[in-house]
Amino acid sequence: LDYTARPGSTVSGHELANQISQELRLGQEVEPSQATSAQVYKASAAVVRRQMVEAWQRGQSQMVQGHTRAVGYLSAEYLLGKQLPNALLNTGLEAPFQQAMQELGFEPDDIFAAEREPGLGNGGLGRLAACYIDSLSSEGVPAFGYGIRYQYGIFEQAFDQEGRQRELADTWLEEGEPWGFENFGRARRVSFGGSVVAEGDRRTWQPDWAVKAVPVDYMVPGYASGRVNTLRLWEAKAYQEFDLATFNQSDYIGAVVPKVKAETISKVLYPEDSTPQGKELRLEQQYFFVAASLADAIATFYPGEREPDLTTLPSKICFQLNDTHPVIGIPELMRLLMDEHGYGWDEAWSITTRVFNYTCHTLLPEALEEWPAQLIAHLLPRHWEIIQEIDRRFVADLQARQVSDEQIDRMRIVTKADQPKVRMAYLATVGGSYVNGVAELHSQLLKDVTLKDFSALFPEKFTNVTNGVTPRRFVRLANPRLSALISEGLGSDAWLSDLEQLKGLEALADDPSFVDKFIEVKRANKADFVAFAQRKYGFEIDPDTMFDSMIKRLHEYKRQSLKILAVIAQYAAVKSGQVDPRSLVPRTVIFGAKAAPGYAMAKETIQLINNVARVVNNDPQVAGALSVRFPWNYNIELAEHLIPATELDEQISQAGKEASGTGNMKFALNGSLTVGTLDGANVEIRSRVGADNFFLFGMQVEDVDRLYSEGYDPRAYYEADPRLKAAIDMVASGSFSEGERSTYRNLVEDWLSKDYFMTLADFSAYMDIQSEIDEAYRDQRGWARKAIINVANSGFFSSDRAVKDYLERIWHTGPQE
Ligand SMILES: CCc1ccc([C@H](C)CC(=O)N[C@@H]2O[C@H](CO)[C@@H](O)[C@H](O)[C@H]2O)cc1
Repeated sequence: LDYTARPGSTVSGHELANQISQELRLGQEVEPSQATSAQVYKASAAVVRRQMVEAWQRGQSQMVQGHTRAVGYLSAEYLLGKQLPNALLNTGLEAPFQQAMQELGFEPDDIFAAEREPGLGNGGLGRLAACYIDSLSSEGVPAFGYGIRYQYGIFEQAFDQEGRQRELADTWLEEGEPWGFENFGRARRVSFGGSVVAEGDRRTWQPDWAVKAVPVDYMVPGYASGRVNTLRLWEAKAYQEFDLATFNQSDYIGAVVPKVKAETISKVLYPEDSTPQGKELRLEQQYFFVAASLADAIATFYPGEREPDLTTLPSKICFQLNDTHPVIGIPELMRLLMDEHGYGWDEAWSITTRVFNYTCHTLLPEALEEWPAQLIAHLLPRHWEIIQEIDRRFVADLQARQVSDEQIDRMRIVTKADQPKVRMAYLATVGGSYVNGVAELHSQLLKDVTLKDFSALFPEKFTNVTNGVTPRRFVRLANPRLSALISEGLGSDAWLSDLEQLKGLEALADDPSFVDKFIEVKRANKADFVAFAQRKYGFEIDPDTMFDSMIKRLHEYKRQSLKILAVIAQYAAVKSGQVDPRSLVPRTVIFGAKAAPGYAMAKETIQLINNVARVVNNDPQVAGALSVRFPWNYNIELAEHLIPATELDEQISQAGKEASGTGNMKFALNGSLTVGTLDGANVEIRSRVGADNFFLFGMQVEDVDRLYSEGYDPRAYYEADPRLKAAIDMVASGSFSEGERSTYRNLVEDWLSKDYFMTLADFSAYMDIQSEIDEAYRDQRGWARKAIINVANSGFFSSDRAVKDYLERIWHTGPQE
């Protein structure tokens, strides 16, 4: 990688100050001395962007002229986080920017604070996409990220008086944003509806409405690679913006209906991250960005060609389908190849299956999208025809392989039912080259359970690529103190592009002065978080407590309920006098979690956590020993502040439910110890950091399966463990709802009757491991040693490594030659 080509490496602080001043004067007509932080932020972003243009254009032309297969990452979500700090780091402009701000008399943190976080994603899947485009650029790979520029991202979460979640629109664009460039010249027409007519032996789609897809381009600078790729996010616009005739008939609303209708497609992100709502608008969103992206890619690699030879397409680009959300792309490419470029079925199919690959990010059956065939037929009649033909040929192939009718019915892409459904995960598996899970256990369960029939017949398609996270944002930027200590310990900062070099820290785990410095780093990070939490949430957090964090989307399989029941049990033990609060290891339990607006049980859990916090934090009997904090509106910024300060990370999902997790990786890399089950990537984290440096508890997948098959009676566990009984009785009795016994009735009833994710069955083991954790924490140097070993052995969880796995196993390409 050519490090010297860092776009910003030649600009001085003084030069940068001049450019920013110019931008303020000419771009925003304000004198630097009069400028607000928001104005300086915008000017800085514009200047940094300009620094990247040359490398960007070089990368674009190399990609088109070169012979290196590019990667197209198709994702309905990108959880990008704030852009300015990352752009400064990757372009080598951090120090010049600090100097420039000093020269202009501004506090860099005030400028960073002015940026609105682009929340164009829900959780793990969206953040992973953001980490992967950072690593693709950092590894010098020619790539496009394709997605949707939602006008409103993930909702802003607020808590009302009762501690209930309230959702507010995410107005991240209300003052515009400086990073996206509306590239009108590359707008695409995306059609919907209508019908299909036969013209000779050809099928022609005659849609009855269309929208304009306008690409908003974001530069994606690599870290010290000199490569700048494109994140192309599509926004929907009307062809006929304003109907003057209707307006003149004083039907003012009617005049803008076409505009509103069209723009609705990219208006807002669907806030679900597990259960698809199956809404038509969601399918419109999926087809909208995928159709625009495929047309754009063909135009990019065959510029101006009327009859492009698309048999070469697989050598030019391959597309990664980020879960089932972009899978409509498979029939769309078939349509483009056959109907618009005249290829026959077989040739079109051969091209299509060599272009697409599918990553599955879940194990929850309900999260696998199944679109009603009627809906697809209505919105995309030609695609419905093609899907039926794909399925017909697939079934014929299975019959030719002597597969039983019963198994064929299980494998059909289109279900045999009076209301047939299109199983998008099956379409992705049949219509692409590779299928991968996101952690070894997940990929194994995909082969053994979720896609069992397919892996039996097409074993060569199935592989694994364990998730990763970018060390630039989640170590270097989030935790500069630890980064400096690591570079000191390793003698260089090369680890930032080669994270497995962290292994070199293992020896320092027994070096008392290094351990001292490590403890000091964590202590200072905790102090920072205390100040941040006071400033942003008004929380008074005691830094001399163990910071015990659980930050992730609220979902029953992630078992935030297990954590809060353990807190309540601890509290009950003190209230009943069984436990002397002074004997406890002082703890601050910190939650961060948004619930999908329609997910009632998740929202009731949020209300319970907030009210347990209210009661516990105001009870002098446990003051200093136990407190619960639930900062609202958990987002990337909160994660970046809390992860470096955390000492214990909660990864307590029911075994076999969390596909991978990526928060677990971020915490381990920042020197937290993990308490967790053998689920998702926890398995690989534990095997790399060592069993002594990981707090394992709970049932494993096979135990869970056995309990399901034997019949699970949660009440038996309630009866068997008095700690659990006390905790649930406290909830049921109204202790956290001012005596109102009905407030958490749904939760309590579910725990004692269903408890599908077996929170009660794992409760005792969880309580026991928490006592072990308390003991371990009393030995601060021992704890720090374990934490250092976690950091040293977590280099594998870099998204650079994950991207290299995809390059080797699935994309079969590499850095731009
Ligand atoms: C259609 C509704 C919907 C929306 C999003 C999703 C995502 C697949 C949910 C998600 O974010 N999954 C998470 O993906 C991470 C990245 O691979 C994993 O680390 C998490 O374990 C997984 O829950 C499913 C269903």
